[in-house]
Amino acid sequence: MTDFSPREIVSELDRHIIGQKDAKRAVAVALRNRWRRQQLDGALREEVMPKNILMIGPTGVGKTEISRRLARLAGAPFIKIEATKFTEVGYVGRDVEQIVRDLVEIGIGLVREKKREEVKAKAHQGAEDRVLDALVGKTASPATRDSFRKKLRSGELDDKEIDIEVADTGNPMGGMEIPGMPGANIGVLNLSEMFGKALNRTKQRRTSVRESYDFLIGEESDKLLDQEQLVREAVEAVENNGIVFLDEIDKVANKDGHSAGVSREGVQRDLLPLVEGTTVATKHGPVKTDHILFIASGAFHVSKPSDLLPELQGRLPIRVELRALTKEDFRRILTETEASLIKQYIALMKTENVDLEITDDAIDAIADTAVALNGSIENIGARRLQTVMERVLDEISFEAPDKSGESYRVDAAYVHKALDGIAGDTDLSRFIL
Ligand SMILES: Nc1ncnc2c1ncn2[C@@H]1O[C@H](COP(=O)(O)OP(=O)(O)OP(=O)(O)O)[C@@H](O)[C@H]1O
Repeated sequence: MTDFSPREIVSELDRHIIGQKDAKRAVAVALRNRWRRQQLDGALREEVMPKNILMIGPTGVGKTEISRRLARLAGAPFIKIEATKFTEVGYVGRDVEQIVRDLVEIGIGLVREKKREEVKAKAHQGAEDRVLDALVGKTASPATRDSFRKKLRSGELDDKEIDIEVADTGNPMGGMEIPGMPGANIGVLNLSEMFGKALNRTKQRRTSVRESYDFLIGEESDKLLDQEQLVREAVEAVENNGIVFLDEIDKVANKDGHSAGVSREGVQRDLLPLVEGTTVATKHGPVKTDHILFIASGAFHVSKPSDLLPELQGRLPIRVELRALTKEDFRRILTETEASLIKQYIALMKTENVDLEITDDAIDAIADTAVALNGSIENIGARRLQTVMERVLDEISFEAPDKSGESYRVDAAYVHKALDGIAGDTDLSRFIL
């Protein structure tokens, strides 16, 4: 949970996302409201429901990115799911609850990561002892152990192969479905974890000293963590801070549309209890969805928000529009965002000891091409920049290892040379760009 003010949240989001001010403001307020709710006491706190958000805008303009960054900022469990997934053949109503079960697993992962960090030093010590056991045996004299410990720490033994006993979490019974409960083998009971831990099964694993540390530190920290406490905290994090991003909500909006599977309205009816607040049974116990923040999103080209079930409309009271991106936005996305594609490519080439310079007019040309392609083929928003950049830098990426110590300058002429043959040919660009 972060205590950033809405203004601070927006400015954090500004580091990664260009424009889309309204959407940033809306999510910033939603996040701040959660903090406000936490400051309230018992009874009133339970009454304050999140104001869920409906993001309306074409594909690839930052809807998911804003939500994901917000979740990261808040350290909140986050899941993205396509509403249309539930119209597919083979899905039954209850399956929407799987969203919450998955979110709990994500929450557990987050909390575990955080707690592992807290016990890292101790876990490292435990891992080192186990590597030493594997190297010199448990019965070696303290002097021998010490001398190996020194070598180990200096990195001399990094490439040595050792056999390590690790917990075996493979499922001894294979993937067994429970009849009448689709998905129950993974969703409700995790047999492999149950058996692996309960029977303390272990297996030998051969690995290098260097690689062994990763999973040994993981295992050692898990030993130091109180699993029950961890799960409790994760469930709490999901209930109070969880964010569910429901994409393509517009595609389940019109009423008469029956696909081969579940009807669209059926999906809305299934989703409704989750959004309104219900209790979902998970293998970690019941989880209340009342305070989970739902961000629904869609282009609404064909249907309109008013085509959604009235109850669902009521549960998505905050509407924000995200606008299509312009050439200037593309330029800024390429240059101003914190981990922009340009910065990424330059850094990647640096690992090959190759200096990459991308001039301003090259960036202009890339942005121009991206806009043109979005207009002529299909508008995929900022995602177009990825395919275009990849194409422009294709040759350099391939050659870089042979050009250590050299430098490349990508200017507008270079961009045109790389793209013009393809971008001018609509059929060809459909496949390549
Ligand atoms: N305004 C923006 N600023 C910076 N990057 C952006 C922006 N819009 C999109 N991007 C980048 O484009 C990619 C796709 O964006 P995103 O996943 O947010 O699309 P979306 O709007 O959620 O579309 P969809 O509904 O299809 O999922 C991401 O890699 C994201 O970083």
